[in-house]
Amino acid sequence: MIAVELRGVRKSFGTQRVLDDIDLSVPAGSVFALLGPNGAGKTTVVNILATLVAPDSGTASVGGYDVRTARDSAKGVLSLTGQSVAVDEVLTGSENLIMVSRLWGLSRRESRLRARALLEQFDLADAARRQVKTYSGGMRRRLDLALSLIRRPEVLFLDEPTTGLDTRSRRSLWAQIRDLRSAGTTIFLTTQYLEEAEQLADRVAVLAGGRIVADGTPAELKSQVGEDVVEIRSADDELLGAVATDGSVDGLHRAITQLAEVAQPDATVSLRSPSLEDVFLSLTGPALQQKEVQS
Ligand SMILES: Nc1ncnc2c1ncn2[C@@H]1O[C@H](COP(=O)(O)OP(=O)(O)OP(=O)(O)O)[C@@H](O)[C@H]1O
Repeated sequence: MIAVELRGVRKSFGTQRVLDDIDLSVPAGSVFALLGPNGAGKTTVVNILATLVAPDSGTASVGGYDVRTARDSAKGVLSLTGQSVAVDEVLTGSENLIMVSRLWGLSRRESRLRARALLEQFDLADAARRQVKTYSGGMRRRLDLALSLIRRPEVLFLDEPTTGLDTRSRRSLWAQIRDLRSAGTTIFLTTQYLEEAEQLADRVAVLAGGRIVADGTPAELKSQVGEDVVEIRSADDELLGAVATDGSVDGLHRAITQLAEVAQPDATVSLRSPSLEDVFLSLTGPALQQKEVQS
């Protein structure tokens, strides 16, 4: 069964075309990651699917419901975690969860039980009675996710769920996402972190220039880049450049000749398997490659 589908979706803001003929489909029960550089249109895709923004043309559906012609049914099966969820800073974590549960029609008692269970699940029990304004970024993100799970959605949209989080909070959120998937929720996330996509996603699509420029499992995408990657690093381990190669002697020779242009006196060369990052850089253009070479 297909949980999320876009067919021929186009969207412009004024004269700026943001999405140009987007096709995507996500099987139920899987984790899908949409990758793209800043401003690629990832949030716009999520907003269209979450029924917040109408496409100019094409169709979009969630849980089999067309987001335009069956908007209420689509809204009934999805949840969106991100900036759009209003967390009341003055209320405690517990009060926020109870308030939203009441809004969804749960009884007072059910709301309290649901809030307690979610606070436990998201490692917020100790902070349950603190005002949200005292929460760290990671705690807010977890509360935000808990709020979007009050109803146990069929499809959960996570727009850059771990941006700005430290490694520990990020890993804890990844664990929660895996648990949700195991419980049967379809997860559609956007991310700028390739490791996140690699860790979580069954399928990945790369959005660039308003189009889907690659779509497949992380392994399929990596195999497009080549067998191996030769990289060159400075004495203090700064990446100076990387080139994909087929692993042949000739290929390696060519790669090293190319890398010699950015070599420094103490630089070292090594051979490694391709990462999703290599795929991303090879697809999203020279500006990013240049940035990577410099970073
Ligand atoms: N409501 C709007 N009105 C005008 N332009 C918009 C609107 N929403 C988005 N845009 C523009 O559309 C483009 C894509 O934005 P979007 O937020 O979808 O990208 P993104 O891939 O999510 O980027 P980021 O990773 O930076 O959040 C940007 O150039 C943005 O300025």
